[in-house]
Amino acid sequence: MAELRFPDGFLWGTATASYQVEGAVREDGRGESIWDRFSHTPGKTFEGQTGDVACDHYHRYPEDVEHMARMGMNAYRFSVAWPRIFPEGKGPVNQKGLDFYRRLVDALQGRHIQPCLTLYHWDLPQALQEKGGWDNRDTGRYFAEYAHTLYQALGDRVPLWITLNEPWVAAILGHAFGQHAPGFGDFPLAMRVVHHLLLAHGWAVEAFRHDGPRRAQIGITLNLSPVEPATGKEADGQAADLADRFTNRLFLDPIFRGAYPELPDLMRSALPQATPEEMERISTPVDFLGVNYYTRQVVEADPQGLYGVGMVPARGDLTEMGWEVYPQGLYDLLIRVHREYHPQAVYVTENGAAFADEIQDGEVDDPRRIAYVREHLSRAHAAIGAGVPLKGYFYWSLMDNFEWAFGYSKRFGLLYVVPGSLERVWKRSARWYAQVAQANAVPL
Ligand SMILES: OC[C@@H]1[C@@H](O)[C@H](O)[C@@H](O)c2[nH]c(CCc3ccccc3)c[n+]21
Repeated sequence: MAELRFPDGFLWGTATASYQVEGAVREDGRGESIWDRFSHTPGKTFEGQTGDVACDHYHRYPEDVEHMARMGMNAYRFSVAWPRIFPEGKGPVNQKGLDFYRRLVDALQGRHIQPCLTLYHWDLPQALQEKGGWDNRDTGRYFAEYAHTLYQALGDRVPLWITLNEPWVAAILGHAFGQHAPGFGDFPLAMRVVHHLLLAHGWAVEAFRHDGPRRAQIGITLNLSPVEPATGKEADGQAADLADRFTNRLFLDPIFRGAYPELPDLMRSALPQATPEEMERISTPVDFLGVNYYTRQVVEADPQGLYGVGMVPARGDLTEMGWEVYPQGLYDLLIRVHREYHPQAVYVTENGAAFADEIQDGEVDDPRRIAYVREHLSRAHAAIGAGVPLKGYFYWSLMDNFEWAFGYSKRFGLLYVVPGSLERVWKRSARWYAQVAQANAVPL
């Protein structure tokens, strides 16, 4: 039977994030995060839904690890909730919070599943937000101390470390568009946050190099998407180039080239004046780049748009998020990043889709998700063939979970989570993905 074989040792995993799956928001000394505050603020999330209980992963993680093992996963990407380790963001360590992640890592190792630990997936301790949050440079220092604490506690058992998940989203959706916590609509603030998040990343990598675990590797995860002009018109091409600078290159360039990309004056002037040593720190070499890919962006010149850029509404095969299913974009993106930024290694740290999954007689038949993953894996395979050092793929997400402002209304999981009981039910895509992982090959 025709199949696409992946390199030996390729990582097959799924991804989750602390606030989206754990629940137990007041348990064992956990402090409040900005997402607790935001989700409990009326009008911010779908039907006022919150992560208070989520998937109750905090208590059900043994069962969830068992599901991963039965799927034949050899890796699992999760994030640590900073407020479990430091309820006030800094100060004395909350041992019970650390113990949860020690138990989780133990359970994963017991099933030969490699942990991939994200230090920050948006759940900043609320106590730090009250001191300015990411607008305050001190937050980056506390982040490095938090990172150092985890390196010491888990370093010899966690091979892959990610400093930040999608700093663009944390900065722009959280501080310019107000759709994410902490919910500000202040563009100059958002650009200061861009720089402070990058400094935090640099301090955490420096701490890792200085006395982190020897054999482990550290990187950062960026949300990246190819930007294409709506037409061949010059103005549309310029709009696409600007959108690419503001979304993809805003982080790729500082991290891999030590300098921000050229930006329009208004945007540029909102960025703090970065000193050479700050750009040196930000571009401290990483061992890998994590790529979160979901779809492409199509843009056009639009005088009414932000900086004259208009997003062309996606058409054709759309997911429940309204995102175009565009597998070719994964290939194009991986090739571009490889050729222009030369990361030592690349992981697809997120790729997945929400569809209108329905459970019938205990079964969830999700052919569109199987097609989505098969098509994206075939492009990932082609990218490897073209020389991209792609080492692994993490499907977003292991299970249906709290999809930020959309609450539980969007289901990305391979496991269907039954409302109320929170029972996990394998979707057909879970069985399909299990075959891929066990064969280390995609059936065509
Ligand atoms: O939306 C699905 C997932 C989230 O559940 C993850 O927490 C987050 O890392 C993540 N990033 C993206 C792509 C960038 C994006 C984020 C938020 C909203 C729109 C696009 C999609 N996703």
